[in-house]
Amino acid sequence: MGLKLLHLHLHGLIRSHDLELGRDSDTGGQTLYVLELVKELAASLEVDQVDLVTRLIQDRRLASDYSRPRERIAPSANIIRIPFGPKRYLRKELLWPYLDQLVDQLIDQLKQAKTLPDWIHAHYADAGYVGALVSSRLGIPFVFTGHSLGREKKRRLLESGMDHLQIENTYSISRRIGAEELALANANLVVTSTFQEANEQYSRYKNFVSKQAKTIPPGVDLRRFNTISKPNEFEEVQDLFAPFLRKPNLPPLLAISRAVRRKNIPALIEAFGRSPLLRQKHNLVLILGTRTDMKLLDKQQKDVFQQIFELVDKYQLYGQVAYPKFHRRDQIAPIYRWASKLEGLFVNPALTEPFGLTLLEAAACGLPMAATDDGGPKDILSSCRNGLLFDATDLDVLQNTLELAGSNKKLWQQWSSRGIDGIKKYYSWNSHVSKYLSLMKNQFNLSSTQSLAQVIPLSGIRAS
Ligand SMILES: O=c1ccn([C@@H]2O[C@H](COP(=O)(O)OP(=O)(O)O[C@H]3O[C@H](CO)[C@@H](O)[C@H](O)[C@H]3O)[C@@H](O)[C@H]2O)c(=O)[nH]1
Ligand SMILES: O=P(O)(O)OC[C@H]1O[C@](O)(CO)[C@@H](O)[C@@H]1O
Repeated sequence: MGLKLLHLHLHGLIRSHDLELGRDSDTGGQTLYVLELVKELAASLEVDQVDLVTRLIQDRRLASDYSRPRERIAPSANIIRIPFGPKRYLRKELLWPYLDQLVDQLIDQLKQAKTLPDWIHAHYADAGYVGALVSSRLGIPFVFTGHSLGREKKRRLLESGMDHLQIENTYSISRRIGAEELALANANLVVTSTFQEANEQYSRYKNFVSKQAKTIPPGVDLRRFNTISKPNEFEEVQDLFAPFLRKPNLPPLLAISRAVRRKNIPALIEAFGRSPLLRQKHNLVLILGTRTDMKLLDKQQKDVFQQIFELVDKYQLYGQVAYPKFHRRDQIAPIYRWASKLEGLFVNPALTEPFGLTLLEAAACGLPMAATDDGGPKDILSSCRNGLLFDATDLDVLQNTLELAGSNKKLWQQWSSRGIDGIKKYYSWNSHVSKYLSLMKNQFNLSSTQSLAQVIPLSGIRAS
């Protein structure tokens, strides 16, 4: 009998198709990571069933997909939506008071099921809280992936000048860190995306034990992200930026991210604006989610755009910077290929970047990178050797690195081809899943027939 798996991802907007990545602060890389992992697990012959539990949201501002209690992803994979808290869409920091409602419902549902899952895999602090309680209550092995850790985020935000109270009020950071500690206290296994996370970030948690952690980097969908341009896609991308760019064929400095403080986009604009060399040689292209009306953005997004518009004004970057309101998910790969064709760079100036799926996407499309010397960018650069790293908290370093990266065409070509080869070699979902499954079986001494629940004693440390 094959494995039965349960994944938990509770915040943001997730559905089986057309992810609205970048729409808001909570719908981005983790959403993509979880969906692609579940799809790849479902395709494995070792897996009979993989369900993804998330929050049921009834909100007229959103597509009806998110209010469906059950949505098929693949023949053996479903999204199960369970309501907790108010019906409407809430940003992740507001979910904490309602998570126990999900714990109770999930325990009831699992008790009624014919068989328990072989393990529960929780993604991020909120799911980690729920998964820890459910797994210890039912004696199910528990796997945790933080994706982004509260202690590291807090540390970086304090460094960037925010004070404790601001961080607490904006991000409910203490509840998040408490949930991460609980998850780590109960996890049989922690899956990290980089070694640095395990050695430098998780190690700051009281309940983390390094032998719990295994590093399996995520993959990228090479059917979507590659160097094969579709007919007219270059022109379509040019049309997207035409209203903004006076010289549309200059090599672009491209950034793609959620419009959140941690991504540090204003620093990139500042470095670009104060560099005559960068302004002469490049355009700045910012894909920061989709927006219809600024008033509908969450506070964090509004603050980021406010800073962006002030800097565009301060340096009079009119005609040199593009920040389209809207793009489709299927335009992201053509945008990377457009930037590569113009011999541009992908720039990730984040204060902290646990991994950075955009870096894999850019490299797969032949676009070299200049990225923050943190987390995933360090691991990706060491395997792909496709660009430069910089200290994202130092404007001079950021500016000088971009000037240097854009100055050598031969080096650019080397980086581009190394990135293409490196991604194929090190970052596929298929290799992620085969490592993930063999790791789980070894970790729990699981033979091909036994289920995990039979080999794991009822562990679980009660929620403190
Ligand atoms: O306007 C946008 C903005 C983003 N994206 C996509 O959203 C994803 C962003 O992923 P990532 O670059 O990894 O950043 P985060 O959204 O911050 O993801 C979090 O979760 C990821 C998975 O664990 C980690 O790689 C990150 O480090 C972590 O910050 C990528 O596929 C982007 O192409 C869009 O499609 N449109
Ligand atoms: O630590 P932060 O800044 O909340 O970033 C993590 C966020 O990024 C995402 O991975 C984007 O999908 C969210 O799931 C999560 O809210």
